[in-house]
Amino acid sequence: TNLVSPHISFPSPLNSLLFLTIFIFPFFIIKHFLHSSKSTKLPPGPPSLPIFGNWLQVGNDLTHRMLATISQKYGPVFLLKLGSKNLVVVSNPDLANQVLHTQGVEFGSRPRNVVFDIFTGNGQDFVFTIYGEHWRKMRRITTLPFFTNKVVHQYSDMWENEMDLVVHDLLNDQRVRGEGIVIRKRLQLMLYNIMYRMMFDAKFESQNDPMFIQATQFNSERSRLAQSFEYNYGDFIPLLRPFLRRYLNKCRDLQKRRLAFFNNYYIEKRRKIMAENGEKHKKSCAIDHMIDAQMKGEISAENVLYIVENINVAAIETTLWSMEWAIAELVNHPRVQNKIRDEISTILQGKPVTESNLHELTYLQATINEALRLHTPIPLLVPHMNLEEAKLGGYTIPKESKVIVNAWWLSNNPAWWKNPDEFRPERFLEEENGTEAAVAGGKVDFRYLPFGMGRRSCPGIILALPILGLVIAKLVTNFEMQAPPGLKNIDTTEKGGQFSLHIAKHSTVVFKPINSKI
Ligand code: HEM
Repeated sequence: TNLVSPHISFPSPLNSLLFLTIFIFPFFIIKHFLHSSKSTKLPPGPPSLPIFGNWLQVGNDLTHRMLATISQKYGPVFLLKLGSKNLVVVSNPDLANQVLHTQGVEFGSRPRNVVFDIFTGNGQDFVFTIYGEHWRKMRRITTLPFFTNKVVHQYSDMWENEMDLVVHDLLNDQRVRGEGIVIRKRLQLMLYNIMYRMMFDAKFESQNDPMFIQATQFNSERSRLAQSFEYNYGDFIPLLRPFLRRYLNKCRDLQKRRLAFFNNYYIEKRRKIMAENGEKHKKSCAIDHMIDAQMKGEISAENVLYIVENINVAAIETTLWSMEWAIAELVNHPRVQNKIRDEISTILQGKPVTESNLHELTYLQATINEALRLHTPIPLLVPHMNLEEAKLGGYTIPKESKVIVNAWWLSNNPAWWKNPDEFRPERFLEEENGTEAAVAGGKVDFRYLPFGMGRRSCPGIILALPILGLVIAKLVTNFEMQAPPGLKNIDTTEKGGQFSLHIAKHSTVVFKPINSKI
């Protein structure tokens, strides 16, 4: 007999729904479990649903802390499915070495998404482009005018000059000794001036300079739109992408106005100056070198523009977050402030701190290292990606996976660090020998990677470390930094986006002058 009566006929949508539930859905589930049981190949990870993957479980909370918690369950390399995308997270020094160094070429690309495609002109930039000829060119072209010791020596007087202006402003502002000020704002102006003088030989007059207001607004809006968790649904589930149209239009509109701002007010100005001086033009700032490379046909006008775009994104806020963290910890640890002062007076015997004697100040350096360890400003580095299927820790990594190194967890895991929650610069001078691996003849501690490591590591480290050292030295030698009246400590609660880790409430700090000599 016929089991299905020919007389019963379902309306057609219901029919398809039934068909889906009875045949297709179980197929997905069986396929899924078969997939998971092959976990000898794919890295382990929480079981995932069709279409959504693990997204409903992990939500948008893909922070360094959440990923550290997952790694405690699934191990040093695990896989999350975020809709249609694979996210591979690496959480031990040995595998970090694999991704960043040993297999640095295989994992040397960057994933982008619908939003980053807009902000990078589909990878015409330097930071988010795939590993290849274009990236090599961008890295080579930017090295000479930005990332050499010569550049550091050439500009360190200018950096100091901008820092002395900060000290000067703090000394002349009565509020600073009483209720205190939100120090971020003044340091932001200082860092914009440092970077814009290096790039364009241009600077902003004050925090009220309309050009400064415009530049900071453009950059912070770009960071907000790029770092937001709001667009993840359309990124993870391509079917939902049409709903992102408004968001993406907003990104496009901002990027258009922002690039025009850099181009019209800064790059074009340099082009004009260079054209006026003809063949004999002198290269007085980094962008002059870029324009020169363009005139020789080595790079395009877009390349020049995207280098400016990238420096605005990569150089300023990162260094500013690091300063805010270091200052907050120094306020909360007056003992460390005193020790830096003692070191400076013992070692330098009254000579001023300059870029050329920073290397003698080992405790100051340890303090900067400790701030970057505890509050890793880019806690998951900039994501890496493998263009082709690859092997890692005995597992297969599907091609075009987003590969993240949890640098924050590497430097805050109690398995490798004594009391990692404690802010204690001494650890870098006393007990820490680390789990060092030999790299290019030297030793690298793969537990400590605030600037990454290897091919895609931060080229800006050569500028950021002396800038941080000098600014902290100047503040500590001129002021006792304290919490505002009535407070014992500064609130160091953290706030993170998809990329960054910064202090949730910008600190108000009291600066009590100590017989200033500048
Ligand atoms: C304290 C300040 C800074 C921190 C913590 C920092 C951190 C980082 C990190 C973690 C990466 C990615 C590494 C990786 O993917 O493995 C990176 C990349 C990069 N950083 Fe920095 N950075 C800082 C300052 C700067 C400065 C001052 C500049 C430029 C003047 C800069 C320019 C870049 C560039 C161009 C890249 C991309 C390199 C590439 O993809 O090849 N950074 N940075």
